[in-house]
Amino acid sequence: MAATAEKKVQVFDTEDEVAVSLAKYIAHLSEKFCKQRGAFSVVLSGGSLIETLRKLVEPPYIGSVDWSKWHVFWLDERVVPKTHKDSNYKLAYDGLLSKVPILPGNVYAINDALSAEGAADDYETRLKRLVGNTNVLAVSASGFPKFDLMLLGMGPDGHVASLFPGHHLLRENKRWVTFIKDSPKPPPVRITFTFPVINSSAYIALVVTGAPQAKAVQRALGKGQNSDKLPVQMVSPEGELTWFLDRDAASGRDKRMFRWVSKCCLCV
Ligand SMILES: O=C1O[C@H](COP(=O)(O)O)[C@@H](O)[C@H](O)[C@H]1O
Repeated sequence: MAATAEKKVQVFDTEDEVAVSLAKYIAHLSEKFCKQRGAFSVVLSGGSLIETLRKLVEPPYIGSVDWSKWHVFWLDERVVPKTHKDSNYKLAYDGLLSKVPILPGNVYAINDALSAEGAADDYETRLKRLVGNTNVLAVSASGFPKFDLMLLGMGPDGHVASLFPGHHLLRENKRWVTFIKDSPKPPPVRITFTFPVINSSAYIALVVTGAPQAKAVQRALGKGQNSDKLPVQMVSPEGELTWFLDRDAASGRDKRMFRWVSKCCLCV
């Protein structure tokens, strides 16, 4: 694993190997924070990430992770009922939450009975109640919530959460949670963390697999200077950022930058 001041990049031959390594990484951080603070705050994305979490619900992790100490949040959510096929909560429930003994009171889904504005305000208010006066959420020096781990996916256009290229929400620097009604990716109405919250995280895993993402990965990790940054290029946490890529997602990269070591390709 190669590390620079701001990020580590791991490239694996297949998505399955990404899933194996990601589960080990998450289990390690869970043990670290549960020992340190008696709680582990994890923020989920939707999309393809949930499928890549599948190894967490298999041995050894299904039995070794202290799920009772997990507190689960969402980076973004579509403003639809929690039972709707487009719901990130439903995706996580079906793929993870229904398979592990996380306490229902420690799962912080949005209030799906509210409007986009109301749901964003409600989520932000609930987060503010958890910061400082509990061991669930720390607070960063800038006053934003400091989650232990955020698990980010990335779309082919370089969007993360529901923060899309060229959108004015990329510049939101006061609110913790905001809303969008014109998402270029359906469904149009969503709520999302803002970049000050994303970048206050102690750890961020950026999990990107598949060839459609290769151009955005190349732009994000390449040496080129672009005036208009993609949202994924704005992910720059105070803590540690680790990219988990498969070969297809990294396929746009300069081959000389890779040296295959066993099954894990490292940037050198
Ligand atoms: O719409 C969304 O897209 C992103 C990326 O999804 P992916 O399937 O391309 O990985 C996802 O991270 C976000 O949570 C979701 O709302």
